[in-house]
Amino acid sequence: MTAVKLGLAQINMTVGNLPANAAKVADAARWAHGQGLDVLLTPELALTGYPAEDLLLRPQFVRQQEAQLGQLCQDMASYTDLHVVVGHVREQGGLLYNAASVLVNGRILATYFKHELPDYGVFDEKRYFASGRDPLVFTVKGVRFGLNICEDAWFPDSPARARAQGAQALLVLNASPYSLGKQDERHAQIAAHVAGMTMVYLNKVGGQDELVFDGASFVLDPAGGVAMRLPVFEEALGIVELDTQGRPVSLSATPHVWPDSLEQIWRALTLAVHDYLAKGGFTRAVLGLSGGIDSALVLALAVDALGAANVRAVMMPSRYTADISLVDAREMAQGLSVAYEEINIAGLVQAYDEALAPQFKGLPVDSTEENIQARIRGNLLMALSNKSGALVLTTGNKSELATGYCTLYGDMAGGFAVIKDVPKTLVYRLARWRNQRSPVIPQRIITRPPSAELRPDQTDQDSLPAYEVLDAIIEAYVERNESVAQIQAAGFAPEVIAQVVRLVRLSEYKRRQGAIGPKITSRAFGRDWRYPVTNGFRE
Ligand SMILES: Nc1ncnc2c1ncn2[C@@H]1O[C@H](COP(=O)(O)OP(=O)(O)OC[C@H]2O[C@@H]([n+]3cccc(C(=O)O)c3)[C@H](O)[C@@H]2O)[C@@H](O)[C@H]1O
Ligand SMILES: Nc1ncnc2c1ncn2[C@@H]1O[C@H](COP(=O)(O)OP(=O)(O)OP(=O)(O)O)[C@@H](O)[C@H]1O
Ligand SMILES: NC(=O)CC[C@H](N)C(=O)O
Repeated sequence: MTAVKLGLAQINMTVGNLPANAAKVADAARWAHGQGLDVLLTPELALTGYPAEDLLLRPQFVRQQEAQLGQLCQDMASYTDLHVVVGHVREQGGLLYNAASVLVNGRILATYFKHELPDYGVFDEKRYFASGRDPLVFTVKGVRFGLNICEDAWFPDSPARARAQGAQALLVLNASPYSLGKQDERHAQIAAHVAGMTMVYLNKVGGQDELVFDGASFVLDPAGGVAMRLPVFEEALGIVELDTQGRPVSLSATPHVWPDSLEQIWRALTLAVHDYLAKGGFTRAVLGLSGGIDSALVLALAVDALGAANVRAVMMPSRYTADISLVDAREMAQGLSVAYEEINIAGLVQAYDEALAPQFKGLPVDSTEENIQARIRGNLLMALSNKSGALVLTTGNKSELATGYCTLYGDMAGGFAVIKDVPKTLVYRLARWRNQRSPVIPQRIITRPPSAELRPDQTDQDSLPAYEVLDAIIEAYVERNESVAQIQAAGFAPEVIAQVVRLVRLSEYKRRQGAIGPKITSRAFGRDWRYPVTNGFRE
């Protein structure tokens, strides 16, 4: 017999936009009221958005947020007996807490302060928050609900304290960002801690700068079985009905099947691009389309994220551009129906050469001239951006950023680095996966050897190890923090490991100046990788 009807609002908040976030919570509450629900969950820090970073250090931000919470409470007062759990910050005794309150009938029934504050990887919560100490258990229609916030459930203590206070169902509000394999990790980390209680895990969804939240909210029954899972990478509402013991008896959705890993990444990247532009006030994007695989993949992602009408591709041939690059770029742009234009840069390159001829007299041609080409293209794209308001998407992949195989103020110029956490081998796998759904990337772009086309007959492998080898070493060194000896023991040649490790170290300064982009692996360059630029350490 149903005792309590509980709603899950897997919604997409905007960091800092307090009125918009409050309106989203109020909309979900209106839905919950209409459905006759008793309890509604919203994500961790729903009101501020997550992570609000140093906005949290501004007293005015905290004050406005508190006022918004009071207003929200009033706005929902007419939804009689609906308990809305809202994540917000609370200043108390000179300390700031990552909090969640139960709002009902126009007042705050109780407030919980998060116990465990993550301070690793991309998280910085100890910079802002103090830890709460007390459990919170509240009763609705005879069912006892415990409350936890995200990291709390990754440790045994907070769920155990809720259980000790008689909780039959544990409600966990989350802002848990996506990375490959993260859903399994969440389950593995949390399931044992919540055993014996029903657990309702409600996660936020949406892109926020370098992070993308997948939602994927789920319900575990007291035996640890997955009773329900909401869709991934989209907003969703769900209902679970609990019996008098807090056990799930009826669900609005059967467990949602995970998309495979390539589809997950595709959806993560498109959501990240969409939200970065939409939340920043942009509708259109522009990129340099070279006839190579990286810009082809970024174009396909941009079209899926923004729609063909909002994407502009610019081919900028030089004397080193192969005919097939032009043919393939045209074919791809035409197939996708995006605006496409060609700007020949040969004259601009020549003008640079002539201007610098006195200074460069007697010196050999080297990467200087290669970089000038990349910088001319970057300059032209930024001009198009300035004039049209379209954001420049950069096309560098993780393998290139790891090794510095990219030009500062050249192909690195732009606003959002869509595939900066996608290693080159994964670039190919994603391209093939996307073409299986519908062919958008001409086959030759996938099969031809990668080249920067900055000098005659150049290929990437003139300067870099084979991408299979490079990516495996980068994954071991960057994602798993393995030592050179460990990587060698896995069978890689010492001189190749040394070359890669050296390039990673030497290119730190470039990554610091590069555009941000979405994290999809267990460790991305960005918030997650804080290496010194000036660095004397040698292994
Ligand atoms: N520690 C440090 N801190 C701050 N700045 C530092 C620095 N070390 C050098 N620099 C500066 O950086 C400059 C060197 O960097 P930068 O000008 O970018 O140029 P650089 O790294 O020398 O050359 C770019 C490389 O990327 C390759 N590339 C370019 C474009 C596209 C692709 C592709 O396939 O996608 C590949 C190209 O073939 C070349 O091998 C130095 O001249 C110096 O001004
Ligand atoms: N001829 C070109 N026309 C337009 N953009 C270009 C051109 N060449 C390079 N670019 C831009 O600079 C980026 C770096 O490209 P480059 O060809 O040097 O190496 P890449 O990493 O192999 O990229 P891609 O696989 O897209 O060619 C490209 O992805 C593209 O955005
Ligand atoms: N917001 C949080 O507390 C996130 C930390 C948590 N371990 C996660 O990634 O899911």
